[in-house]
Amino acid sequence: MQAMVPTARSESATAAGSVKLKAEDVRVFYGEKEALHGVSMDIVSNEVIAFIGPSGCGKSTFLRCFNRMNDTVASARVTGRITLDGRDIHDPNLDVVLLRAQVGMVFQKPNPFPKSIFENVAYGPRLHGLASNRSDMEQIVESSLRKAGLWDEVKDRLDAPGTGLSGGQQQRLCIARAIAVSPDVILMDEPCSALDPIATGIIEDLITELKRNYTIVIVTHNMQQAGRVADRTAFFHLGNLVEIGATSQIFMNPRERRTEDYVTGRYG
Ligand SMILES: Nc1ncnc2c1ncn2[C@@H]1O[C@H](COP(=O)(O)OP(=O)(O)OP(=O)(O)O)[C@@H](O)[C@H]1O
Repeated sequence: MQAMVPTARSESATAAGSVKLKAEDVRVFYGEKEALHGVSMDIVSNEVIAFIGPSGCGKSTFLRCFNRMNDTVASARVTGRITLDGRDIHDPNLDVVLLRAQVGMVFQKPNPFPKSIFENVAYGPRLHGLASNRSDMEQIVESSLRKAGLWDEVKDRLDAPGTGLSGGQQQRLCIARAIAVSPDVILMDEPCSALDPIATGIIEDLITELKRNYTIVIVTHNMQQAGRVADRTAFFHLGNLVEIGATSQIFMNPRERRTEDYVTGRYG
């Protein structure tokens, strides 16, 4: 059980929840260039938090810190401290494959494997040895697809290729794939930007449903989307975290001039 810690600079209703992720003075460098300038924040269990800000402000760079995806970028270097349930994710004894199961990720463009729908979902549980037999695996696949709101649409064609689904269905398949390894946190990097409004609405409803069981961090360019799905919103500008607070406060009563200019469409 985590300590009850108030969230920095936030007066949101979620401020007293237990801290799931904690970032302290996180900086990211690409080569010599510092892209993220010392960001600190707490992310609370079972909240949906949105990162917004103009292109290039560092939203995705910061998101990728939470499951060490920046390790895969040769020029990137991360400093500062990030903890998940109090544990330093840069601890050399930590297994990064397990970290990425616990902190799953959904990308901008749906990226199912070139395999069947079933195999897309079964891949992670198999890698992590989560199913001891075929029937266990079938249960994991079904329950993950149900949680991702896709089961009814695909239950009769589990052997069909995942890449044959519509874009919105593919994105839900990717969410099912993340869910299948029992994550605590799901990171979403503009998950709807390649989708039409109907598919976007389905994913947004799903995000609201999923927060009962997961902590969700979403990068979005779409301020209406942040307004619809996020309990809290963090506004970034030029590699700085400018302001974080309840989504309604950020949009209706921002404290910082730069936030106000952005949410009122004066730049971005
Ligand atoms: N792999 C990389 N190599 C070098 N610089 C990078 C790399 N990825 C991002 N950057 C730079 O880091 C800064 C932050 O980029 P990032 O993609 O995190 O911003 P963002 O707010 O997510 O932008 P967008 O909304 O356009 O996706 C930008 O100046 C970008 O050019």
